[in-house]
Amino acid sequence: MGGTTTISVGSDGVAIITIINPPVNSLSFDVLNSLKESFDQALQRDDVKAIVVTGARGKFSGGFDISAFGALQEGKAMTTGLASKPGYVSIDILSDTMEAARKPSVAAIDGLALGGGLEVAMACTARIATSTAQLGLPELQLGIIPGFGGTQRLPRLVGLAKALEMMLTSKPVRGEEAHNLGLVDAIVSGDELLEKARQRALDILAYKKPWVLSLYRTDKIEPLGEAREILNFARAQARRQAPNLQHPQICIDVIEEGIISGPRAGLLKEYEAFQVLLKSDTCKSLIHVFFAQRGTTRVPGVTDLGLKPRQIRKIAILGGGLMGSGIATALILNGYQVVLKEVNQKFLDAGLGRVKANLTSSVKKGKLTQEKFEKTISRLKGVLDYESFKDVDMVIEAVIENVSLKQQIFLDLEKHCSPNCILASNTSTIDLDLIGEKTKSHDRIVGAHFFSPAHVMPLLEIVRTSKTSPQTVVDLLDVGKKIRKTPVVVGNCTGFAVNRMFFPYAQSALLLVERGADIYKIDRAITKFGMPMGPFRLCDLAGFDVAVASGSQFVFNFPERTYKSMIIPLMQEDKRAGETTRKGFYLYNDKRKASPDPEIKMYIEKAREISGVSVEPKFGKLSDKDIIEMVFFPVVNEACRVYAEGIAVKAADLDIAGVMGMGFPPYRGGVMFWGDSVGSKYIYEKLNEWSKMYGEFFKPCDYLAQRAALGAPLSSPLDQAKPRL
Ligand SMILES: C[C@H](O)CC(=O)SCCNC(=O)CCNC(=O)[C@H](O)C(C)(C)COP(=O)(O)OP(=O)(O)OC[C@H]1O[C@@H](n2cnc3c(N)ncnc32)[C@H](O)[C@@H]1OP(=O)(O)O
Repeated sequence: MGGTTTISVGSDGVAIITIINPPVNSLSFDVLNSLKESFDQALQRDDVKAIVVTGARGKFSGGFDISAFGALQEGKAMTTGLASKPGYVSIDILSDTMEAARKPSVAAIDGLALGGGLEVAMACTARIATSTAQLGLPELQLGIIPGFGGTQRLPRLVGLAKALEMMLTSKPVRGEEAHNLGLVDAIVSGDELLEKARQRALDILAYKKPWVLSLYRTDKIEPLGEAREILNFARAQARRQAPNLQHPQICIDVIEEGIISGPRAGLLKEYEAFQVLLKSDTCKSLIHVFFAQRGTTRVPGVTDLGLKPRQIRKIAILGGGLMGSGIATALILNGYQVVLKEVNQKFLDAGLGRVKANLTSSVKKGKLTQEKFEKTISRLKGVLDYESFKDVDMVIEAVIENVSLKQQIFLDLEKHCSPNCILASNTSTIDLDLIGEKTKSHDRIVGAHFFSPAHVMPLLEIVRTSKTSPQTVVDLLDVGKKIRKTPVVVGNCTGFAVNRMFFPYAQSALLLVERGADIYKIDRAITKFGMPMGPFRLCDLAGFDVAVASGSQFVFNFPERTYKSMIIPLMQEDKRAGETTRKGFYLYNDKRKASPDPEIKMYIEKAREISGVSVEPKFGKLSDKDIIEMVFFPVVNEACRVYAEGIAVKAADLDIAGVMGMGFPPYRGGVMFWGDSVGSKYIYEKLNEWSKMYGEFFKPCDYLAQRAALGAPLSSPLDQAKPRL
């Protein structure tokens, strides 16, 4: 809670009401009540003729206070008296106090006007913004719908189609676009924002500018028949894109109610829907992800030591393959000078070509101007030797997953780089202590594990060994922030956090198939659950060589819980290696469209013979729920091990690693959060039962067993295990 508004009245008779609640001027109930009081005061005072609403420190408002959601979801009364009246904020404050006032009000918008922030601005008589302001209704991203009248006012200001797009995608628009759309009435510079807003308010009062209430505008709304077509189209699109989510459909219903029965009825329906959605599992999961994502940069023993990041200007990358070129793209796009090293001219040209192709694709999509393209590509230099490594601040090694090659490279780097240079490896599985074994630079060796394509995927797994210095981690966190990645700092082990969780995902799927389950049915069930693709389609995409290379690390390090299926090696013998060879678990046509391949049966049968496993009829009849449990409970089990070993400091970090690194559906909150929603006891019992029938692979770990015995959540803070960070 907390926060307030202030009111100051100028000699021109304009009252400036300022929202103050750092860091983003969120609308807590204290702020909302204070906003009403300030408005009431301005309306009563004879020396006030008109009102301007703005936010302190260049930010209008980031919306309703998300940290208050938890208490509201638990049904704890955050509101008393009048404030608990249905629709109190959207009807009593925004509509009947602000919008219906007999004195005009102008929203002066700089920085953010998101969610409830934009809803407050839309309840003003007019809006003036800077060109850099960001205006949007991102509520759907949190599993709710706009709750302060946004579903009713936005369509009336920008038209139905655009309003639907803004709400369903949760994407904000910049000031200029908002002006073109009619969402704001004028664009001015930050310096003159308040002055122009005051003037606008006085002009409205003097009838020099129109005095129009957003809620009752009709000029932008299509006639009913056309409106219904647009709404139905949006419904179908939302159903296709988010088949598991209810709230986009509810948002459309609420908008429709306003169009059919009038905006006041729309406001009431909005209020009722908001109350229900707020308590939904989807909302709880998405709010968890929102805060968990912001919490990943808080690493005890690292970010609480008062260390400042050192300046990193020039970064060298070893290896111009898919990963190296993607990392180079991300770095040069965000202002870093990059030296890309390859072993011969042919590979170097190919690597530089990949970076160029990445940028060209952004130009084609209109995300990058030609001018910015030239500037960006000029930051990249290709080399064949270590000559220019002497003044780089960081090296990121991104060569193939081969331990001895990496060991040699780190020895070379020690010779050619400055003693302060950070030595990072993009390995996805190999223990960093092994990679740096032959060097004396253990304090500056760190993992910088990007996900492919590195210039697109949002996660950066930062791997810290017991000897990596906190300064090195702080420096890498800063680079991560500058290239707009969400970092998750984890301890060192085979596979780190993401691949440790990924490993059982593919393994259990193979186990199910050997026992008689259908490959394509598994992929369908997993996709329905919300993963971007099933384990088999993913294996094809990554390529079998990658799957086998990283898989072998697990077989070697965790033999007791590895399910050794021969399906993939058998397919490799026939030169089937996934999508690149157009044949894997699926067949691929020219357009990379995947279709099931009946020949797969042959490999499965051979693999069964080798492992001595026989088909069990019940595996052919597994329901989607069975498949999801048999694939994801081992993932939860492994996440528990990772947490108990102290590889992750917080369970929430594993949730973010799963959501951003594996594509685990954010509306299920992440692997540990989802595990808790299912219940530790249930997961334990199931795994225990399967381990007796199908072997060690399913055996629940000690941590899971303990939590189940205590009936405690998996994600509660660790008490007994020592974090490794
Ligand atoms: C009834 C209404 O219709 C319902 C609503 O309004 S729901 C809220 C709608 N608003 C939103 O969804 C906006 C959510 N916030 C954001 O997208 C981003 O935080 C932002 C674009 C505002 C700022 O981004 P950025 O500058 O990168 O800073 P970011 O680290 O995300 O946030 C800064 C801090 O503000 C907090 N914060 C941001 N928005 C907040 C909000 N609406 N309520 C409470 N805290 C908020 C963050 O948790 C973070 O706190 P921390 O420093 O303690 O971790």
